Amino acid sequence: MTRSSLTTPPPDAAAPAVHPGTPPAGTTLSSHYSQCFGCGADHPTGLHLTARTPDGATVEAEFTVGEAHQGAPRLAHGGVLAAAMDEVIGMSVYLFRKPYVTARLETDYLLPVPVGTTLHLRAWCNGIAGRKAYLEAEGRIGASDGPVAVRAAALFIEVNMEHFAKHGDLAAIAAEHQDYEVNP
Ligand SMILES: CCCCCCCC/C=C\CCCCCCCC(=O)SCCNC(=O)CCNC(=O)[C@H](O)C(C)(C)COP(=O)(O)OP(=O)(O)OC[C@H]1O[C@@H](n2cnc3c(N)ncnc32)[C@H](O)[C@@H]1OP(=O)(O)O
Repeated sequence: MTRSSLTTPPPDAAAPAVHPGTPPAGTTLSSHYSQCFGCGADHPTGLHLTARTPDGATVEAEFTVGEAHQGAPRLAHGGVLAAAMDEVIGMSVYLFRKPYVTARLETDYLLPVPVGTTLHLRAWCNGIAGRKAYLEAEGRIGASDGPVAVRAAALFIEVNMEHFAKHGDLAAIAAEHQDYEVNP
């Protein structure tokens, strides 16, 4: 992965602390919002990612590129692929059961991804330093050991619930996300 210093953990970054609420290995992760472009089942043209954690520390998901996701004819749009990376990384940082948002997302596009391709996504955390989480993801074509088409590195920043209340609609998310502690 080609990455900048902004998405590289500093030497004193800590390994992510295991949270008692982290889902156990093998858990399928529920969507955090039904209208989410990344994981919402009700989004008409979204990515419809369904994810699981194989080990309580990383997240895996599949994304099949559809007609609505094209850039060049019959090829996935790069921004859509970046959205898939953002989503799976967001799901992986939520394993720590704290609210984070994307501050920076860097993406390497290694192979074109035709419509109909299933990308096998995987995301994990490389370290935590204060409010900053340093994360990484990859998307492989056709199988979990297939050729890597996309890689991403990200900096996510921990926020508080006021972030969603002030700028968005906290109640709408909380209404669907019963396991989320709105007043931790
Ligand atoms: C009921 C609610 C439930 C919620 C959770 C539900 C569960 C979720 C489950 C699963 C989710 C999966 C799906 C997720 C989807 C993917 C996530 C997205 O796409 S999120 C949307 C896009 N992102 C934004 O909209 C952020 C917009 N930006 C901001 O709001 C602010 O800029 C924010 C919060 C990122 C930082 O603002 P500041 O005021 O809090 O903090 P400052 O001081 O500016 O930054 C803190 C540190 O970070 C560095 N920093 C900030 N932005 C940076 C950047 N772009 N690059 C490098 N460093 C940056 C700064 O330099 C500073 O560093 P120094 O402490 O001084 O060392």
